[in-house]
Amino acid sequence: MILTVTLNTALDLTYRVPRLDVHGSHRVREVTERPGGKGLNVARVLAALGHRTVVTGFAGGGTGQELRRLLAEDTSYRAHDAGFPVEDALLPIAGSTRRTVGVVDESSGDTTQLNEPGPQVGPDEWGTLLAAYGRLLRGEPHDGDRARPLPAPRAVALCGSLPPGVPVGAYAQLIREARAAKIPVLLDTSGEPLRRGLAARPDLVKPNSQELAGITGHTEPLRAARGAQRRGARAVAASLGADGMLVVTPEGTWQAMPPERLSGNPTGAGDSAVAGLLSGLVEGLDWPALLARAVALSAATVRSPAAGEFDRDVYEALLPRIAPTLLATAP
Ligand SMILES: O=P(O)(O)OC[C@@]1(O)O[C@H](CO)[C@@H](O)[C@@H]1O
Repeated sequence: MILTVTLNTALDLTYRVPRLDVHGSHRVREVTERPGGKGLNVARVLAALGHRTVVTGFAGGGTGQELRRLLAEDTSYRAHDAGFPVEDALLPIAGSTRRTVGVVDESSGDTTQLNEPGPQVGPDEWGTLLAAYGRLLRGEPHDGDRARPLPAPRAVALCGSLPPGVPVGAYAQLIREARAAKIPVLLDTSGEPLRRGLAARPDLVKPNSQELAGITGHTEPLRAARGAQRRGARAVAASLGADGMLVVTPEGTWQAMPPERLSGNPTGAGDSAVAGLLSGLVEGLDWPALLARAVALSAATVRSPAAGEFDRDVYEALLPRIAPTLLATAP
C-alpha cells in the first residue's frame, strides 16, 4: 500500500473557454469537477498503475462531501488492466474544502490556475490528523469515517500547500514520523514548508525550478538541486517543464526529457511524475528507470485533458523512447 497525504485537498473545477481575455467576460463552454489536491492526483495515477493507494488529509463542508463522493465514484483506474480504486482515509473538519479553478484557453491551449487558500484548520483537527497518520503508518485502524485496518504503507507522499492553521513545520513532523517508522517518504511542496521539510531529511523531494530557486537562491537547475540535497534531502527530482526532469541522488545525477514537445493541459503533470517516482521506488527500479517513468507519465498527463489522469497509449509509446543521460557519477 502507498499512502498519500493531502492536507489541502481541493475540488478542482476546470473551465474551457474559446479564448481568455484578462478583463473580459466569458461564456464557459465546458465545466469539469474533480476530486483534487496534489496527493489525490498522485493517488489516482498510482492506482491506475496497479498500486493499492490510500489518501488521507482533510475534507470538510459541502465541497468536502462532494470531493469524497466523486472520489468514491471515480472509475478512471478501471480504464487500465491493473487498476485499483483509491481508498479514502480523509478526516472530516469543520471548515469547507477549497475549490481551485483552472481556465483552459482553447485558442492557445494554455491554462490559468486560481487556487483558493483552503479552510481554517483548528489545533484539535491537526492533532487528530497526526494521531490518524501515526496509526496509518503502523497499519492500525485509522480515524476516517470509513475506518478499517489497512496494511502499513511501503511509501508515503506528502503533497501540496498547507491550509491555514496547520503549522508551517507540519511536513517536517510527518517526515520525521515516517522515517522513524522506516517508511520511505517523498515531499512535494513549496516555500517555507519545503524549507523546513528538507531539514527533516526526506528520502526524495520533487520541486519545480521556481520552488528550487525560492529555496536555494540558484536559478541554474543542477546547482539548485544540489543545494536542496545539501539542505537535507537524500535525493532531489527537479521538474523542469519542457526540459524534463533532473535527479540528483547519492548514486549519481541524471536528466531525461520527453522525445518531443507535447502541448496540452499541464495541470497534474508534476503529480504524475511523483506517482512515477514513488511507484518506481516501491518496485525497486534504478534511478534511470524511475526517471524515465516519471517523465513519460508527466508527458502523458499533459496529453490528457483532466488533472490526475494520463493517456496510457501516450505513456506506453513514450516510455521506451526516453533515455536518461548520466550527468555525474556519485561523489
Ligand atoms: O495549492 P496546491 O496544493 O499547491 O496545489 C493545488 C492544485 O492546484 O495542484 C493540483 C495540480 O498539481 C490540483 O489538483 C490542485 O488543486
